[in-house]
Amino acid sequence: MTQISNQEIEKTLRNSECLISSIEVAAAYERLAAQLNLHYAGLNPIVMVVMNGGLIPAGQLLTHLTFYHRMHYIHASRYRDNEGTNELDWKFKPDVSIAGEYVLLIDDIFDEGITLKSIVEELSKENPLSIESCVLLNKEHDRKVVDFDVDFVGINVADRYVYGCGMDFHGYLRHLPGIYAIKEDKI
Ligand SMILES: O=P(O)(O)OC[C@H]1O[C@H](OP(=O)(O)OP(=O)(O)O)[C@H](O)[C@@H]1O
Ligand code: HPA
Repeated sequence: MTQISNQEIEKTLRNSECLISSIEVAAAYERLAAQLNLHYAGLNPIVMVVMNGGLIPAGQLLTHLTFYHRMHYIHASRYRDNEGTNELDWKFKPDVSIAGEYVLLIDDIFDEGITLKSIVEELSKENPLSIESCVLLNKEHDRKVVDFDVDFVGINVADRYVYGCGMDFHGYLRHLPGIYAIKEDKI
């Protein structure tokens, strides 16, 4: 992961606009958690964080969950340095058995859907009782994978490269509590 100077990052921020405020994001976490609390009540699932992007949405969501769950993570990456490839790079496969378990994946964004579809296909081979996925953002466009959809969505977002809330700009800015994009006239 290449370092970018603080000045460059500050320039990026000056050229950015907020698409979804931290207040809207916080409300989306609460709505999502309410849906998950109904759906998983009593089911005692494994919550599987999709690293890296899922870290912040999961951290925020988990504090609102009322059902008992165990937490684990999976690390599979499709994009490197913001350039998409169609191959998933498996960095860490879960080392716990998910056979006979309810599994909930948490990620930051459902973009083309390649990442979550591949993860669900791979984990399904281990015969979980169910495997469902939850994202903070769904990007609206018609380039989605076929025969797969995400189960729980916080907010729909425009078809732009976005960052904040777990999503990175060249490895940075995942920590921003709102959702940002470079202004169209600065790209
Ligand atoms: O729906 P898709 O088109 O597959 O894109 C979404 C995936 O891309 C991002 O991960 P990335 O591979 O960039 O790794 P990261 O989580 O480390 O940022 C994001 O966190 C999702 O996992
Ligand atoms: O818009 C995005 N931003 C950050 N990471 C991503 N991974 C897929 N789409 C995006």
